Amino acid sequence: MDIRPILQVALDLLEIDRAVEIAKEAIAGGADWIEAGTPLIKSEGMDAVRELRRTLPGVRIVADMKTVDTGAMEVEMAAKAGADIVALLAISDDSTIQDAIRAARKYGVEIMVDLLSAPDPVKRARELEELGVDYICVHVGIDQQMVGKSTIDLLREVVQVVSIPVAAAGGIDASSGKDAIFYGASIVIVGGNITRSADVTGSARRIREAIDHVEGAGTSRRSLEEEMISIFREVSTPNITDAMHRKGAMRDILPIIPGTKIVGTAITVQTFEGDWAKTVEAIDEAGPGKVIVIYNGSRYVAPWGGLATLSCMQKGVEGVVIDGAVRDVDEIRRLNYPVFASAIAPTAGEPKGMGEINVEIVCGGQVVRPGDYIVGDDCGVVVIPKERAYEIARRAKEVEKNESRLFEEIRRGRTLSEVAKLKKWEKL
Ligand SMILES: O=C([C@H](O)CO)[C@H](O)[C@H](O)COP(=O)(O)O
Repeated sequence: MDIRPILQVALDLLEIDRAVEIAKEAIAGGADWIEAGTPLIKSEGMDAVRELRRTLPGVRIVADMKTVDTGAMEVEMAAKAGADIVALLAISDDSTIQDAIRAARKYGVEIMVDLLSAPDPVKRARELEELGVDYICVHVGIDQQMVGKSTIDLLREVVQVVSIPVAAAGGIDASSGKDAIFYGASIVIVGGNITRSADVTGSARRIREAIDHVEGAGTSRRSLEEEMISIFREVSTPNITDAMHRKGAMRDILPIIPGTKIVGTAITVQTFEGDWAKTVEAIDEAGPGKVIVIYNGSRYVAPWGGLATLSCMQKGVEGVVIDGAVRDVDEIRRLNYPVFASAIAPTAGEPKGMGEINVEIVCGGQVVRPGDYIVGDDCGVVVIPKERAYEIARRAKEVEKNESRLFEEIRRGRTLSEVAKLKKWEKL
C-alpha cells in the first residue's frame, strides 16, 4: 500500500464518453484510481470498464459492482473487462464474499467491500477482514448524505478494528477528505465534488492537496443547520424546485428589487384586504433569520410599504413575501430591502386587527407553515417544508453542481441537446 493517500474518483455518470473525458481531467488534477461507478455500469454495462481500461492504460480501475449475490461471476466479469479492484456490498452473505475472493485470486484482482447500509458496520468490518477482503469501504450513500449522515463518524470506529486499508466515501470534499485521512483512511473516494464540477482538474487538485497535507484536520465541522443555510444562499430557486421534483414555487410573486435574495424561516401572517395591522405586528415577532410571509389577497390595497420595511430592517428581519400588493416602492428601493410581492399599488388600508400570526396560510398558491424555509431570488419564491429542508438543500446543491458541469460542456462547443443526450434519454 502506498504511503501517500489514494484519491479514487468515482464516475457516477451515465455515459462512457463523458466518463472518460472527466476521468482524464481528474487524473490531470492528481487522481490515482478511477472507479466505474454503479450508475455508469448499470447504464453501459461492462463496456464501461472495458473502455476505461482501454483509454487509461496504467491507471488502476475499480469496478463498483455493488454485488450482493453470485460474487464469483461478477468478479470474473469485471476482471475480464479490465478492472483491478471489484467492489461488493458488505450486506452480502459470507458465501458470496468468500466465492468472490476465490475468483479474485484466480483472476489477479482485489476485493473492496462497501459497508453501505450494513446493520452493524463495525462488527461486519471485522468479519470481512477475517474473510480475507483487501479493502473496506466506509460509505454513506448519496441518498443518506442528503438526510445528513456522515462518513467520518463511522470511519473513526472502523479504523480502530481492522488493519487492512480503509476507504472513505460519501460526499467527500477537500475538508472531509482531509479529515478522512487524518482519522485513518488510506483511500478517499470522491464522486460529485469532482465529477460534477465545471473545473474537474482544479477540483481534483484541491482535494489532492488537502489529503496530502492533513495537519489542522478534524477541527471545523459545521452544524447541519449552518450547512443548510449556507447551501440555500448558494443555490437558486430553480435548483430548489428541480430538487423538489418541480414543486414548491409560489405563483406570481417576484422581487420588488431584482438582485435581492432571501433565505429564512417563515413567520406567517393571514390578513385581509384593506387591513395592515397583523402584517405590522408580525415585525415585532420576527428577527434575524426570519422571513415574514403574508397572505393578503388584494392586488389593489397594499398591507405593506416603506415604514414597515424600515421597521423590518431595524429588527434584522431577512425579508418579506406578500401575496398581495406593496406600496412605497421608491422608498423600498432606497432601503435596498428584499420585498417580494404579487402586485404594486399606491393605496394603503387601515389597521383593523383582523387575521392571525403564525398559522398555516396559503401564499402564492403554496401552503406555508410557521418555520417552513423560504428562499427567494430573481426567479421567484419557493417554500421548503421544514422536515425536509436539509435534504432539499443538499439535493439542490447536487442539481447546481450538475448544471455547472453542463454549462462547461456547452461552453466547450456542444449544443444543449448533445450535452443532455436528449435522444438517448427521451422517455419511451
Ligand atoms: O458509490 C457511490 C454511490 O452509491 C452511487 O453509486 C458513489 O460513488 C460514492 O458515494 C461517491 O460519490 P459521492 O458521494 O458523490 O462523492
